[in-house]
Amino acid sequence: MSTLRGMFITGTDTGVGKTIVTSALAAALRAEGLDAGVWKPVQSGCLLGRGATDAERLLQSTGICERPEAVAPFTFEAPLSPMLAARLEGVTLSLQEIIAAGEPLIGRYQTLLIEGAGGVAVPLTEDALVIDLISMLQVPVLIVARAGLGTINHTLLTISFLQQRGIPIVGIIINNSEGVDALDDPSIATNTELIERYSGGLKVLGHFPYLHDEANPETLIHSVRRSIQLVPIRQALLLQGGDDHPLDETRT
Ligand SMILES: Nc1ncnc2c1ncn2[C@@H]1O[C@H](COP(=O)(O)OP(=O)(O)OP(=O)(O)O)[C@@H](O)[C@H]1O
Ligand SMILES: C[C@H](N)[C@H](N)CCCCCC(=O)O
Ligand SMILES: [Mg+2]
Repeated sequence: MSTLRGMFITGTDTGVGKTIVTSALAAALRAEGLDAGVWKPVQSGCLLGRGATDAERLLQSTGICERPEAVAPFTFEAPLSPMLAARLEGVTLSLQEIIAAGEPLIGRYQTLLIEGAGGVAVPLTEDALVIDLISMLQVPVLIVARAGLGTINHTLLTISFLQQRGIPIVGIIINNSEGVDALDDPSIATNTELIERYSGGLKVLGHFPYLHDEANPETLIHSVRRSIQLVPIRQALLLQGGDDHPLDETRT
């Protein structure tokens, strides 16, 4: 039985750039010698085999040598929450089987970057949200947020929900997924300061830039080095886990 060390990358919404940020962090950490793997427990809205699923994007841009089916054991076609997309294919997911399917990855890497689906309150199974999976995995969370107007509200609500459940938050990364600047959207100049102030001490660990070539590992690594504080992320990835990890009790 292996011990899970890792971090859950959630977003304030679907489409905020969790996959590009997860890819970039994994590529940068691996370039520093950390044996970091990637795991997308459930993906929806895509078909394997065309290079466009999150698992395929994570592998292409990090150079990690895995099959996409190993990185994302559950893929459903409908662009809906994982619970509904699975139901449309006659599948009823459970948290236990989602975690069991990730066991080989947990055993193969020193630490895992785990990408969620949408945000924390997205239905994952008939009776569980993404936040319930995070809770069961007992890993800290990194929040990816949009850069522009509306991000303060979405980010503070995400933080509040995680804190209600006692889930540790490593920090926030603001991703410029739409390539906007302060001239297009004046909120960009003050969003970081306001998120930090009203979240009571949490830190924005960086502003990930808009990229024209998100699949190029060198571009991703360079962007992380220029724009993200990696030290707290690396510390959080390495400082957890142990023989008494609560997940061990759920695994036989
Ligand atoms: N920094 C960026 N530079 C360029 N394009 C970006 C950036 N961030 C996000 N995008 C683009 O925005 C779209 C949504 O991003 P992405 O798929 O990474 O979101 P997500 O949060 O992973 O969504 P999901 O909930 O489906 O996993 C993608 O087409 C992606 O290429
Ligand atoms: C299909 C999409 N890309 C994600 N995989 C799933 C997003 C579900 C969002 C549900 C919601 O918040 O309303
Ligand atoms: Mg994604």
